[in-house]
Amino acid sequence: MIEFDHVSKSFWTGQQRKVILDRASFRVEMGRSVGVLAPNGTGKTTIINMMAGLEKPDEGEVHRTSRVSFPLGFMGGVVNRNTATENARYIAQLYGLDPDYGEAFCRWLCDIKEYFDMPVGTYSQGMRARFSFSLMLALEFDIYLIDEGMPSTTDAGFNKRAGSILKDRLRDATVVIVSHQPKTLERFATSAAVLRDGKLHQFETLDEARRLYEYDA
Ligand SMILES: Nc1ncnc2c1ncn2[C@@H]1O[C@H](COP(=O)(O)OP(=O)(O)OP(=O)(O)O)[C@@H](O)[C@H]1O
Repeated sequence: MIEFDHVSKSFWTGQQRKVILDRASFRVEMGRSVGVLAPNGTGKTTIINMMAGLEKPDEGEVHRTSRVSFPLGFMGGVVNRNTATENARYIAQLYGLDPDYGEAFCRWLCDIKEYFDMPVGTYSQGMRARFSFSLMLALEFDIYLIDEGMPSTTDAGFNKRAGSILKDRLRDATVVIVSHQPKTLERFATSAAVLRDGKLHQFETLDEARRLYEYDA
């Protein structure tokens, strides 16, 4: 479970205070995947980063009682001058996973051929996206955090493989996915929330959330 207990978060831009959350309380229950709808630039990444523990609230508390992933696409733990092989093995070890398995899984899933043994700094954006998604799926989490849907890869084969592994994983795990588009949430979310005026309004269904979101828009 992830629980936001009266969480406030804002940024000072030098001219104004940009409020993301204002004493917001919100809960992600195990087995109930949530889609969060919010327009661009209003705080989707900040909220996902707070769920992951990468950013701290100004006030209030974020409680985690499950294994929560890093956000999909997060490359913070990846060293650019090292190869995907070295990165995959190192990160697998950090998470207590067999490095042979971690390497083999990522090599198979991202399918970037000889580039897997070249420094990550030489990768295209799509290759980086595929590698970071593979890393996330190699590790076992209770809750997976996804910012704006699937990675922006043009590789249809990868999207299909990764999408079906994630779907399979969700039989036991939960996903939190944030997007500005209701369509992006359809595949994975069973409930939804809308970020509005610094609060996260929770709904039983995506349709209910969509009504509030589209009314605002
Ligand atoms: N460290 C920071 N300092 C100042 N402002 C910040 C900081 N981090 C984020 N912001 C601002 O807070 C707002 C929300 O940022 P965030 O990246 O969470 O939004 P988002 O909804 O994910 O955006 P996008 O849809 O464009 O990816 C933006 O206006 C952003 O410029």
